[in-house]
Amino acid sequence: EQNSNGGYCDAGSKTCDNQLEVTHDYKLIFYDVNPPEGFNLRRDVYMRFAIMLAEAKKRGRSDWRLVLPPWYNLYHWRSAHSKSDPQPWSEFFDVESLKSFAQVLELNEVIDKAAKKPLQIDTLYVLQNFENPFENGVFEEKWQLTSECEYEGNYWGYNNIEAKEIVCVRFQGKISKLWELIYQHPSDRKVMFMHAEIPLHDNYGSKSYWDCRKSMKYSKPLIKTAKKFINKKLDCKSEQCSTYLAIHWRRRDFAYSRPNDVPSITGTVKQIRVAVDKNVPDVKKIFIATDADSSEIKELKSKLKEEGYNVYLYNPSESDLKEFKDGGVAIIDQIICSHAAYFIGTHDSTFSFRIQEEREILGFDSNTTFNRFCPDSGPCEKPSRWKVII
Ligand SMILES: C[C@@H]1O[C@H](OP(=O)(O)OP(=O)(O)OC[C@H]2O[C@@H](n3cnc4c(=O)[nH]c(N)nc43)[C@H](O)[C@@H]2O)[C@@H](O)[C@H](O)[C@@H]1O
Repeated sequence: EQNSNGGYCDAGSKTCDNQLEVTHDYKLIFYDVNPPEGFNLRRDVYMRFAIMLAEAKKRGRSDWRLVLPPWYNLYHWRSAHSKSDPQPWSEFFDVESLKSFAQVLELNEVIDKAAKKPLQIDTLYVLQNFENPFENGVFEEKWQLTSECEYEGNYWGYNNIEAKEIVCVRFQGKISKLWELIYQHPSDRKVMFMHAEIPLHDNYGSKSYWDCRKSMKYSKPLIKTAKKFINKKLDCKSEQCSTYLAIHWRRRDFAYSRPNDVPSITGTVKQIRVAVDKNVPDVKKIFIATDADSSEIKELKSKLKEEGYNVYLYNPSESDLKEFKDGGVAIIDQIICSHAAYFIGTHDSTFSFRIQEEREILGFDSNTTFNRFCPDSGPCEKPSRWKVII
């Protein structure tokens, strides 16, 4: 029987035992990502699935919905506030806007965490890489069933989700190739992919890519808080600010595992000085987004101040941190970087990539966007320019 919620039971509803209706027309795709991966890589994985569904819909296959995997215990989230319950996408994104691009549902629209009746996934595909992706010297798109795989799924802390069948698959290639797997079991109505980071974009940087990316608007409270900071501290009321330069200074694992990609603190200051003098000579304000520890931040700040700059970081109040948690604070940092007159990011960081995309959407000159910190010495490859397609 259909309920008023488009076929789904409201969380907490008794009549449906807090479980989705079985009589509805939709089939569901769930997915999850390798646990150590961070927020911004996960955003990219979402886009691959959302585009896969949107493209299928264009070809008349509109019976599938994508279930958004909640944000749960991310490795980079260190504050106590982020160690709690799985967080829905609505805490970070405007989910109505996501829905305008692809047919997506939050997990809590599908099942309540406290529901007694379990939700059964028909087939759980545990993806893994081929041992040698370039067998015979070529990267061929392919998949192969295997008898073994490591399966570490915890379903985001939901004890009431289970899989009827687990299938281990070696996979390489574009995400649309997953349909081949899905249609191996034509009667399945709920499928799930673990290690969903393995399938690649069909067309990275295409028009669909950008349409999807544009639909990933941030949630209103995050935008409001970032805008307030930009307005009050950085003296800017417009979308494209001229008053500050922003950096994304990725440290921690990047600083120790990629010494050939990131500069020293002194090198960072020198590069900021050169960038300001050459591109935005009137700018006196520097905004820093970083995951660095407090001693590194202190040193960078004091060196920049010696150079005559005013330095700003978004340091959330205890109540902001409680409300936005680590994920929201990071997005506020990203929004602030997105509006800066000039941006310098960290090589190969997906956190920086998402800022660059946002700046493309906002219409900045690409020269102000695709800039990176270089190591103190040695080669420094220029960032790829992924320009927005309207
Ligand atoms: C080497 C790889 O790098 C990948 O990181 P990378 O692409 O930078 O970017 P992310 O995948 O987002 O992971 C980095 C995480 O660190 C925090 N973080 C990094 N920079 C900032 C910042 O400027 N401000 C704030 N507030 N938080 C920051 C934030 O939680 C972010 O999601 C990871 O996904 C992989 O797990 C792996 O570590």
